[in-house]
Amino acid sequence: MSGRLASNYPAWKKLQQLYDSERSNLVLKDLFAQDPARFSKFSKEYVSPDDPSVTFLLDYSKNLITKPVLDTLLSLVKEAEVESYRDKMFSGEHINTSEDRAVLHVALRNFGDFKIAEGGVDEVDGVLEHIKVFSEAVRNGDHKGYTGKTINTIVNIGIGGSDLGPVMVTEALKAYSKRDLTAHFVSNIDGTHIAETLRLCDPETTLFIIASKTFTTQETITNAESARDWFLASAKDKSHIAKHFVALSTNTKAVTEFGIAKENMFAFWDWVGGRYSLWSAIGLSIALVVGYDNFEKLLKGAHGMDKHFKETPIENNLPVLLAVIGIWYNDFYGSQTHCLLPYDQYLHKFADYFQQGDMESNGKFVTKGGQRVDYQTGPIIWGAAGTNGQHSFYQLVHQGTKLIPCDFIAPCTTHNPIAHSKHHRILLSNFFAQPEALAFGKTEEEVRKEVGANATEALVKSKVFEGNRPSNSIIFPLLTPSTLGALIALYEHKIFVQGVIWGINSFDQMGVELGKVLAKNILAQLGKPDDVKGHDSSTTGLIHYYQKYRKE
Ligand SMILES: O=P(O)(O)OC[C@H]1O[C@H](O)[C@H](O)[C@@H](O)[C@@H]1O
Repeated sequence: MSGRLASNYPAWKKLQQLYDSERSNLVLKDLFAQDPARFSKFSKEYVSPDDPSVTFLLDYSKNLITKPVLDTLLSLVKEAEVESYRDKMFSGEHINTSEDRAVLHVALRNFGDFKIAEGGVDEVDGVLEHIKVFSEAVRNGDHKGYTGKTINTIVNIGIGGSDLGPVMVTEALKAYSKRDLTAHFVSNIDGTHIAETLRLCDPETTLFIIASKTFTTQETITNAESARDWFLASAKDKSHIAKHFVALSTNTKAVTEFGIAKENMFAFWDWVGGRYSLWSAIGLSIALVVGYDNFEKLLKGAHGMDKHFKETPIENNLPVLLAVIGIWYNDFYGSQTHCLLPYDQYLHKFADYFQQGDMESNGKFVTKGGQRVDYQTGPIIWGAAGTNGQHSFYQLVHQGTKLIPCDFIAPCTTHNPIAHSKHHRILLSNFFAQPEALAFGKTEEEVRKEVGANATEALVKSKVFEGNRPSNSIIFPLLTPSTLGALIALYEHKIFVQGVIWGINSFDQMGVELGKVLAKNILAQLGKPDDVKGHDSSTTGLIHYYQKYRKE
């Protein structure tokens, strides 16, 4: 976020030299054989500074690194002044320069530790109290619907960060959820999404949570209006809206204009980025589903990671280590993607969540100073919950032509120890086996022994695993709210460190604007073919085809 070109740092040039000269020696099989202590040197246990029960092990030994490589990557961190930019973030400096905003998701989970002088920070506790009181009233049945019935369904209407965070966390913490409260999440403007959801709802017992930082997002406002129409078709009287609609937003004016009373609005501030907002009022659906105490544990777990990130020297700093290892592949090995592979069904939305978290933050081609970068910035993030991916895309990860760094993530203990944890042991055997297979592969010689002398050469070659495919492994005792908080914050800060090194602004999202503007223009032209003006022939042709075949 320095705004300088990363490629001008001396360490960057040294990394290029190291890559050119050492690449052929960076062979995991050899590196492990040469150094029996490799695992202990390249793994670290995280223990929350606030709570020793919040812990995980990060094993980064199966990466194509040596100490000189890692030391040089850490020099890059120093040269890019990551520590100074980190401190600027924590103190509330306006590091989101294009929007002149502070970046303070850490203030949402601070519990008084960091002193931050920015307007709104002193209101965080009040909003948390509002979340607590309201979520408890809904959960214990005190908050009733307009006919006096208890609320048993919530529908969060939001998109992007106002959807993905609550979806990911409520899924991840399902083991802690109130089972008689059903949560739905509507995001897509496609009417199918709200229509299919409303089919599952009863207006007398449903609470709508309209989650939008700006309260101007077309998808969310359109879905919210349709939900309000659907509700009023039964409730008739607009005064009933107060019991069934709440808003999570920074925009009081638009919220009240929509018809939601000020006291039913949960506020937050412009220094909360959309993709960093689950810790704010946007987390109301999380508090409703898992209870306020668990929501607070999530925040505290993240706060522990914030302290670790802020106070730990870079060589032991886990977000920094993940960040620089990622840069090694992204910028020197030419990896285009990074794969997140949680071996925990509860984390099945983790990769979706960090698609926005990472790609909207670091998918930028100009530095903060406006220069075009001459290197790669943010990777494409993708992934799926194990073991499903093994039966679909792992083929390419193991034997394809691309280098795909992977993060494997798993809990030691499951919340669902069915069949005496047989499922979990099988799951974890795969969690251990896949990184091993990726790293060490299977040689031609080993294949020959297996297939016998009669096998064709082609068959032998097709069964070879080259290996040397890197991964991190993260393993923790149990997926608890606080451990989840720490894990999310780990990746958030990784993204921050990478953004600073690349010199980009990780906290704006100008790249989502152009399409919105064009869609608005096109929406006004959809009526008849003669209205379709000012486009290229392809866009015009597509719209004309639609106009020919559409039915109202
Ligand atoms: O919360 P809202 O203001 O409705 O914004 C929802 C989403 O809108 C845009 O697409 C932004 O790029 C996202 O970062 C944001 O999360």
